[in-house]
Amino acid sequence: MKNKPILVTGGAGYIGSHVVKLLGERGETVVVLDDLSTGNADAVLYGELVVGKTGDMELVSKLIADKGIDTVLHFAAHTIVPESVSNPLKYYANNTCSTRNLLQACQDNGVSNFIFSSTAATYGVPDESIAACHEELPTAPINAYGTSKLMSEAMLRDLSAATDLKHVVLRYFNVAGSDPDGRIGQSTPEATLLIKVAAEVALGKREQLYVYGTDYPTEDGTGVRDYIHVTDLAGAHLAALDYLRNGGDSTLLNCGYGHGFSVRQVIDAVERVHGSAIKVIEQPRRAGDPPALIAAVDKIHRTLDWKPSFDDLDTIVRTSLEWEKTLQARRHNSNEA
Ligand SMILES: NC(=O)c1ccc[n+]([C@@H]2O[C@H](COP(=O)([O-])OP(=O)(O)OC[C@H]3O[C@@H](n4cnc5c(N)ncnc54)[C@H](O)[C@@H]3O)[C@@H](O)[C@H]2O)c1
Ligand SMILES: O=c1ccn([C@@H]2O[C@H](COP(=O)(O)OP(=O)(O)O[C@H]3O[C@H](CO)[C@H](O)[C@H](O)[C@H]3O)[C@@H](O)[C@H]2O)c(=O)[nH]1
Repeated sequence: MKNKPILVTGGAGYIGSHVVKLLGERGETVVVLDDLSTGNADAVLYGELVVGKTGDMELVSKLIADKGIDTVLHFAAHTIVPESVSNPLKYYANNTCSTRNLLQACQDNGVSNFIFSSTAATYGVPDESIAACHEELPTAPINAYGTSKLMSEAMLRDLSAATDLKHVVLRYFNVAGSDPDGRIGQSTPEATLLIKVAAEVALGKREQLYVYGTDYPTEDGTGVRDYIHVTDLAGAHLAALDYLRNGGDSTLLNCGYGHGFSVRQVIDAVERVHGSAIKVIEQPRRAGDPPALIAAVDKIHRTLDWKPSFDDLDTIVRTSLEWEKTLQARRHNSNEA
C-alpha cells in the first residue's frame, strides 16, 4: 500500500530541502509548506510547494485534510542565534507560537507522526567536565532561539502524552556541507556559521574569517563542535520516519557524529581542500559560545536504523566549497543577464 503524503514545513530551506530530496528519491509523496522568508522555491526538487505560514491554522488544517497527510516534518523556523537575542519575540512568535498552531491543526486532523527539528542550543553551555551531551542532560538554553525550540519540545511531549500523536525530536548539532550532487545547499545571505563563512572567505566573497576565541580549554584553544553533514542528517529523518511508521514510541535523539573539530582544524581543512590559505583574524570569544559541544550518539544508533556516510571533515568542507562555487556562478550569470 502506498504511504500517505508527508507535509514538510520549511522544505525550501537548507536542511528541509535536503530531506525533501531524499524523500522524493525514495518515492514518497511530499507537500512542502514554506513562506520563502529564507528559503528558495527552486530548492524544492520534489513534490508540491505551497507558499504559506505554519501559524496559519486555517491553511494548514485544510492542507492536511485535503491531502490526507498523516506525517509532518517540521523544519520551518527562524534560526539566527544573535538575532534571537536582539529580537526575542520574533523567535517566540515564529518558532513557538506558530508551532503551537501547527500542532493544533495536526491534532484537529488526526496526524499520527511528527518529526521536529530541535537543536543542541537547548543544552546551553554544558559543564566543562561533560565530554558529550546525553539526551538526559538538564536543558539550559542561553538564548531565545534555544528557548523557543525547547518550548516546542515541551508542547510536543505534552500533546503526545495526551493524544495518539507520536513524535521524534531530533536535536541537531552543527549542520554543514551540501548535497553531493551539487543541486542544493545553504543559501542564507548573511550566514554566520563557521564552515559556510570559511567557504565564502576561500572563494573571495568575504575578506577574512574571524576566529572567536583562542583561549578555550581545548587542545588548540579554539571552540570545538560536532559537525554533521546535512545529507547524513537528512538520512536520520528518513530513519525516524520509518521508526514511527513501524510503531516506535515518541523519543528525543541527538544528531551528530559523536566527535568534534576545533575552529583551527576546520580552517586547516578548508585550506587543504581549497588549496590555498585564507585570511584569518583572531578575536575575543563570542558571547555565549561553549568551549566544546559534542553529541552523545549511542541513543540514536540504538533507536534508528541510521548509518552516516559522510563522517569526514574534508568531505563536509569539499561539498560546502562546491556549493559556494555554484552560488558564485549563479550570481555571475544573473549579473550578466
Ligand atoms: N542549520 C543548523 O545548523 C541548525 C542546527 C540546529 C537546528 N536547526 C533547525 O533546523 C531547521 C531548518 O534550519 P535551516 O538551517 O534549514 O534554516 P533555513 O532558514 O534554511 O530554513 C528554514 C525554512 O523555513 C521557512 N520558514 C520560516 N518560518 C516559516 C513559517 N512560519 N512558515 C513557513 N515557512 C517558514 C523559511 O523560508 C526556510 O525555507 C530549523 O528549525 C532550525 O532551527 C538548524
Ligand atoms: O565566523 C565564525 C563563526 C564561528 N566561529 C566559531 O566556530 C564554532 C561554531 O560556530 P557556529 O556559529 O558555526 O555554530 P554554533 O556552534 O554557534 O551554533 C550552531 O549550532 C548550534 C548547535 O550546536 C545551534 O544549533 C545553532 O543553531 C547553530 O547556529 C564556534 O566555536 C564559534 O565561536 C568562529 O570562530 N568564526
